Amino acid sequence: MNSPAIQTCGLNYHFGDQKVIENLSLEVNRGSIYGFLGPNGAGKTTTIKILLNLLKSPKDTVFVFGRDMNTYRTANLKKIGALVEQPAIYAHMTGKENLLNRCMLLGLSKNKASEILELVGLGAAAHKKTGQYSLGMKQRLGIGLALLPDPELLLLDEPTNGLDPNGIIEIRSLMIELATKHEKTILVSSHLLSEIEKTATHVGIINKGQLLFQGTIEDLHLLNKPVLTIELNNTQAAAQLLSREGYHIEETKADQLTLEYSSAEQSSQINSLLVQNGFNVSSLHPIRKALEELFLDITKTNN
Ligand SMILES: Nc1ncnc2c1ncn2[C@@H]1O[C@H](COP(=O)(O)OP(=O)(O)OP(=O)(O)O)[C@@H](O)[C@H]1O
Repeated sequence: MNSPAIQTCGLNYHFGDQKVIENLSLEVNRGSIYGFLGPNGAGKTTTIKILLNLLKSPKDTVFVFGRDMNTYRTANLKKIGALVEQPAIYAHMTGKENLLNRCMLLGLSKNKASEILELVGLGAAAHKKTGQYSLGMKQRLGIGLALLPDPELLLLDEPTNGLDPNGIIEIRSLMIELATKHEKTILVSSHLLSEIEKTATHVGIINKGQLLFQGTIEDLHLLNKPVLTIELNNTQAAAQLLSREGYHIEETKADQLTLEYSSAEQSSQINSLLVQNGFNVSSLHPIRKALEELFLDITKTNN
């Protein structure tokens, strides 16, 4: 049986009168790093809390490795490690003591603490009090705590929030190592595509609780079609002419037009058409939007 690590089927969730999750159907394949993206308040944390059964969902709407969360709650939760909001770390203890303490609570061998410290890159800081850890070190220790019982699935809610570029890179490489060498499936939320674009194999984009895109990073790149910007005079009249000729105008400014673009040949046809009709074309530039801009465009579609 190769059911997805996570599947939600038309999931809805309300806080009082406010509908925060609407008909959400996520599919997170085993072994993937799934970037769960959306602006602030989109519903990411709520979804993660539902996946952890911290918030209740109706029967047969949330499945973990093919098993319904309501029927198999305990078995499902054993397979999940999570870092949601601040990691629960004792500041007066060292990193190793924090892990040993958790090992004791979970009835795990003490050796596991040293193994995890190495895995999350905290071997050298094992005996330092965590009150003196940087934010990035605390996040890595939080991930380490989540990894102790060796879960198959990791849910990380904005683990790079507030980290400096180095801290972000460290979390990124840790996620890649966990997925590739340790066969973990990871769902990681973020409000910035750029933070997980290099790490994620798949992306789900939500806004206002609705899933607006789900697919591989390659699928997302395919959506990112280039556009042609043309600097010229009398843009309104030029836009009308090009529309009549079947071109799709995206934006008309006082001195610049932006339109869909498919080939260099097409750009010279457009240039000839404009020049033949008396427009003064000063430049034509094909440009591809940054992926982050595409993400913003997608989230605008249900605003
Ligand atoms: N306990 C709660 N009671 C009432 N409303 C809530 C509660 N928790 C979240 N919400 C609302 O639900 C919506 C989704 O919030 P959620 O925290 O899931 O978003 P998010 O995508 O994780 O955003 P952020 O990146 O800001 O954490 C928001 O409108 C939020 O105000």
